[in-house]
Amino acid sequence: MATACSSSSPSRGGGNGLEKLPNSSIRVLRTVPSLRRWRRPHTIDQRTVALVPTMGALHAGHLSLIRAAARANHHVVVSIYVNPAQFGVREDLASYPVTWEADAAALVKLDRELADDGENLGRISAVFVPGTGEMYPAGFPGQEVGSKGSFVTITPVGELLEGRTRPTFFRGVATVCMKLFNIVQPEKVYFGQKDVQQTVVIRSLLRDFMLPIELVVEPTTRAEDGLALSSRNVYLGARRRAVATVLYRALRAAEDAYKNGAQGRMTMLGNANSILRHVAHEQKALGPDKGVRFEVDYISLADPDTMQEVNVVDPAKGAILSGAIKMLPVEVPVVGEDLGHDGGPAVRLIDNIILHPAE
Ligand SMILES: Nc1ncnc2c1ncn2[C@@H]1O[C@H](COP(=O)(O)OP(=O)(O)OP(=O)(O)O)[C@@H](O)[C@H]1O
Ligand SMILES: CC(C)(CO)[C@@H](O)C(=O)[O-]
Ligand code: BAL
Repeated sequence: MATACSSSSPSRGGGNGLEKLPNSSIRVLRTVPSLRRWRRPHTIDQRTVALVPTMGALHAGHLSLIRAAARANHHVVVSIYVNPAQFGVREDLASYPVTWEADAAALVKLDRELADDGENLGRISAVFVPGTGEMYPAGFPGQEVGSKGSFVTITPVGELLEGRTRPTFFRGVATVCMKLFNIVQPEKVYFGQKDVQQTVVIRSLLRDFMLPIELVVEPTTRAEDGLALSSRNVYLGARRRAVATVLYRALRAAEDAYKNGAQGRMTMLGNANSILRHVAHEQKALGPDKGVRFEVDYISLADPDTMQEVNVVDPAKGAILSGAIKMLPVEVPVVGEDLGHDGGPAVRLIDNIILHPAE
């Protein structure tokens, strides 16, 4: 698992498709033609191919998606591409953690485990690491809301919640995923529950553009204290990391209300908001050299198919509790304090819990 950040990136090989990760049979494919050449025989042999799209900085959450993909498919392709189109102009594209060496080592280690475990249908066959010239052959269209180019937009779901704060985010995600799906032509794609709205966007994309691909959503992998693993957690530093579970605790309080029979938004979200308020108050009382500040972006109770807000949970459908908070930079660092990757900028954390339909 990647823990450190470095600015290293996959070295540019010849792109002939013959390169492999050291001491493994995992091919490193950097171009669309090399991926297509690798893919062709598997169609003829009727071997299934799964795709796990990532932006690298791999952690145990990513590895759980790859494990699930290897269990049920002959070949797993992992893509690693930090897609600029899904970052807003003021977002963290420049500092996004890039940990190619650690990612490569994690893939090789996992592939060995998969080989030793007789329960798997397949293994990691290839890692696709395209550059932006490869992914945007007409030239990168830009990160601005008004950028012109060939985009896939999925609305209204892509405009809600995450999309409200990050107006180009789901356009970037849907566009790059459409490209990846067309390049790899997987039978199945694996995504994490952690980015729940992203899974709703991808489900719509597959349905609305008639792509013959099955979406598999794997549960959120969490640290022992409940924090959802996320590549961006490296920005937190120790002080903010200790408080970062507040979002999950708030969502759990709302879930507890549901489990105890509540179905209304006011009760559930009221419980979540009172945890957030209480922790914010506690942190403020600690003072600027010990406390942590965060802003609540949203706490939502939404329909699982559309992500539209609901007032009452339909017991036949269930609902999604989700939220986003922005952990603000440490106000007064103490001497020698570990502030996190890139000096500990503001970090947006998201999380969610599924409220399953009543049985
Ligand atoms: N904790 C997790 N558990 C399960 N899946 C996860 C987890 N974190 C990320 N994923 C999934 O891995 C895939 C690739 O995600 P990505 O590379 O953006 O990692 P990330 O940790 O979500 O990064 P970021 O911090 O930028 O949001 C997505 O489908 C995402 O939902
Ligand atoms: C799906 C994805 C790889 C597209 O860039 C990204 O949004 C992510 O990592 O969740
Ligand atoms: N995991 C979603 C990628 C992003 O936030 O940009």
